[in-house]
Amino acid sequence: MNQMPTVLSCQHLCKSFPSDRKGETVVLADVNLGIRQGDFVTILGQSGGGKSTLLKLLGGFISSSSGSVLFHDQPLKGITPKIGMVFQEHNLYPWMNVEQNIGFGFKVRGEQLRNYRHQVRDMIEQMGLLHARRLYPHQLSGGMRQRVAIARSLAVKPDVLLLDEPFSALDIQLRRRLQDFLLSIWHDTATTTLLVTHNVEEAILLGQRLIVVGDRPGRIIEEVSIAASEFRNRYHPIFLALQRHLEYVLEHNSTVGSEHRPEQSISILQN
Ligand SMILES: Nc1ncnc2c1ncn2[C@@H]1O[C@H](COP(=O)(O)OP(=O)(O)OP(=O)(O)O)[C@@H](O)[C@H]1O
Repeated sequence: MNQMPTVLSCQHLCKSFPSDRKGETVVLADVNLGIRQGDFVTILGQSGGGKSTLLKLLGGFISSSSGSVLFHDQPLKGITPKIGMVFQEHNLYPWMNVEQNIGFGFKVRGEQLRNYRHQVRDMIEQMGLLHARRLYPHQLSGGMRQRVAIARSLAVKPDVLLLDEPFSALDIQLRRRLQDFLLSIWHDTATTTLLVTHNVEEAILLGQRLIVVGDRPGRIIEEVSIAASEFRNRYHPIFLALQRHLEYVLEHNSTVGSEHRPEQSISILQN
């Protein structure tokens, strides 16, 4: 159990958007969540369920209809370089090469080029992009672009890294390589990380805590601790049991009635 301080949290968070007939669509209703320092939390939900909206609220990109977001126990008033965000689409600057895009993260911190040049190089090396450092975004593959986007966010040394389905546009092999890559970065930097995905396997493989957001309206319907090593092996019976359980929860938008609770599998395995 992580006893570190809570870095980012939300209380009774609600978000509505105007709908067609002068009404409102409630996208998120009463979401309560606390992310502790060093956590890797995955948020799993159906497409359109409000995951991106939740991430944008936690990153200060949009404001809530009611409820609060606290960053280091203070109300979050907007975006800050201390919270990095990687979007579904890479969002790199097309007129900057790899080096310049990553360097931009340092620039945001107000550092002089001569101070951060070697740090940019270290980061590029860590990302396995040394050979591509002078290339522009349109000259990179999808996986390389996402690695640059992650590097640019990490360069700022954020307290929290938010990732919105960063690998959803990639094929399965590349997705798996980048999942491993993200885990190794997390092990090396201990950056508090929150990743949203609609992919059950990805949510189990990456997180230490997995939170399921139900839809209509978006709210937390299940939370599972998945720190055990069994959850890093996609062929392990406990992994597969949890996968079935979560598929049930997503499909029924409820945890009630699921016969595949992972705790049952774990106790079966231990007996
Ligand atoms: N700015 C907006 N104005 C109106 N409705 C919005 C806005 N942003 C999001 N929505 C609506 O909120 C709902 C949730 O959207 P959101 O993008 O948060 O879902 P999601 O779970 O991230 O989906 P996906 O996995 O497909 O990206 C959708 O019905 C969407 O149409």
